[in-house]
Order: sequence, then C-alpha cells, then structure tokens
Amino acid sequence: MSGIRLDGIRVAFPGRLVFDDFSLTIPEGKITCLMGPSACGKTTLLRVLAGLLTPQAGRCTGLPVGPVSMVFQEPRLLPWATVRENIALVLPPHEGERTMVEHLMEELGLAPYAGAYPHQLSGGLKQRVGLARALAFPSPLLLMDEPFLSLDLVLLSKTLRVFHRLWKEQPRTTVLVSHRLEEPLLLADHVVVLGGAPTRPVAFFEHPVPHGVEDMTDPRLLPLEHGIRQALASIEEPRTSGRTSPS
Ligand SMILES: Nc1ncnc2c1ncn2[C@@H]1O[C@H](COP(=O)(O)OP(=O)(O)OP(=O)(O)O)[C@@H](O)[C@H]1O
Repeated sequence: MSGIRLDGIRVAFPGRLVFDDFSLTIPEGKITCLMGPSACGKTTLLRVLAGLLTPQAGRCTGLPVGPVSMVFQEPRLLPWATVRENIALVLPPHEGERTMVEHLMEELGLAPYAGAYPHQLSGGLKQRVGLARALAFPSPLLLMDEPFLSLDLVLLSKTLRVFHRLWKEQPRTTVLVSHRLEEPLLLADHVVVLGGAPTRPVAFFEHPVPHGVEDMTDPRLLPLEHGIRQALASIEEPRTSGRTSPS
C-alpha cells in the first residue's frame, strides 16, 4: 500500500513513553481516522506527521512533498480578518481564488457571515471557517485534530457530508483524529484504533461503503460501528502502565 510509513517510532516525554517501536502506514489520497483513549498519543502522532516533533527513534517516509495543512479544535483564525479574508489568505492570488472562496463559504453555510469577524461568530461557525480554510489551502497532506468538536449532532452530520463532498473535489492524504463515531462512519476510508502502553495500533477497519453513506442510520455501517466500539472497549487507559524515563 503506498502512503506515509511510520517505522519503529519512539516518542518519550519525561515520565511518559508514548510510542515505542510504533509502525503504521497511512494510505495515500484517503481519509484515515485515528481513534483511541484520551492521552494515548493521537495529537503527538499528528505532530510527528507534520514535522513538528522528531521521534527519538524510527523513520517516517513517504510524506507528500509540499506544505501541510493542520486543523485544530480551536480554529486559530486571525482576529482582525473577516471570514472571507481568513479563508482567502491561504490562497496564492489567482483568478480562481474568489470563486473558490465563495464556493466554500456557500457550501459550508458561511456566506451570510462573509464580512463578520471571528469574535462575532459562534464556536461552530469558527470551526467551519477553519475547515473552509483547510480545504482552500492546496496542501497534499491534511491533518485534522478533532475539527468538528464544536458542532452539535444535527449540524455535525450535515457538515461532515458537505466536508466529504468538498474533499472529494480535491482528494488528498488526510489524517483525522476523532473521539466520536460520526467521523469514522460518515467520513473515513480507514479507521485505526490506538491503545495500549506504549501505544500501538490495536485494530484496523476499512469503510464498508467505498463512496460513503448519506447518514448514520445506513445498516451497512453496523459492522464497522460494532467493530470500533469493541476495539475501544477492549483498551486499557494509557496511564495505567507504560511509564518510563525518556532515553
Ligand atoms: N510536550 C509534551 N511534554 C510532555 N508530555 C507531553 C507533551 N505532549 C504530549 N505529552 C503527553 O503525551 C501523552 C499523549 O498526548 P497527546 O496529546 O498526544 O494525546 P491524545 O491522544 O491526543 O489525547 P486527547 O485525546 O486527550 O487529546 C499524554 O500523556 C501527554 O500528557
């Protein structure tokens, strides 16, 4: 399988060995959802993939050439720029810029707020601006750390569907961290459940419907949902073991 390969990765913080001899392949051009208990190392893994954290051992190969786009729980918008400007500023000026920004705002329900500033927006709206900006930025690797967290359940399903449609217009390797089932069921091509101490992949799932489903009630999702729930239930909290001095 072509993609990003993490081989024998070790990451230790003082008093906490997060990864040791950790290996995982992230398929190219797909959405991989990372799940696992709190503090198991999901954000740490995104930081390794983004090149923000160098592991103490191991190799990361197959990273796409070019800039990385990161989306966080907190969208980190520029306070002095409007919604439209916050989205447009990641784009190199070219003819299609305006059309693309208007298209993203329209699809994500942001058009009525185009001239608003971040402090005038709710948490969910801010997150949607962050998503629009990530989709607008032409990076071959998209890393997302619980970017849908502020959305209520009704808005979540709708936003995931819209996000998926927009993502398919320009597919790129995407790694998405999530604690909820909606993201893996409605968005992901692959799901990796992390657990143990030190953390390792404990279960892999491929989405059963290659082109995605319309909503969470689709019965074809049941085996995946069951599998994820079972894998998560089998994991111990990471703090119970795996403590060590960094080396
Ligand atoms: N810079 C750091 N210094 C010390 N410890 C750190 C640092 N970054 C992360 N850790 C520790 O590494 C472990 C993994 O943290 P990480 O944020 O990657 O977990 P997570 O799976 O993303 O958690 P959550 O789901 O709660 O966001 C935690 O025990 C955390 O305290």
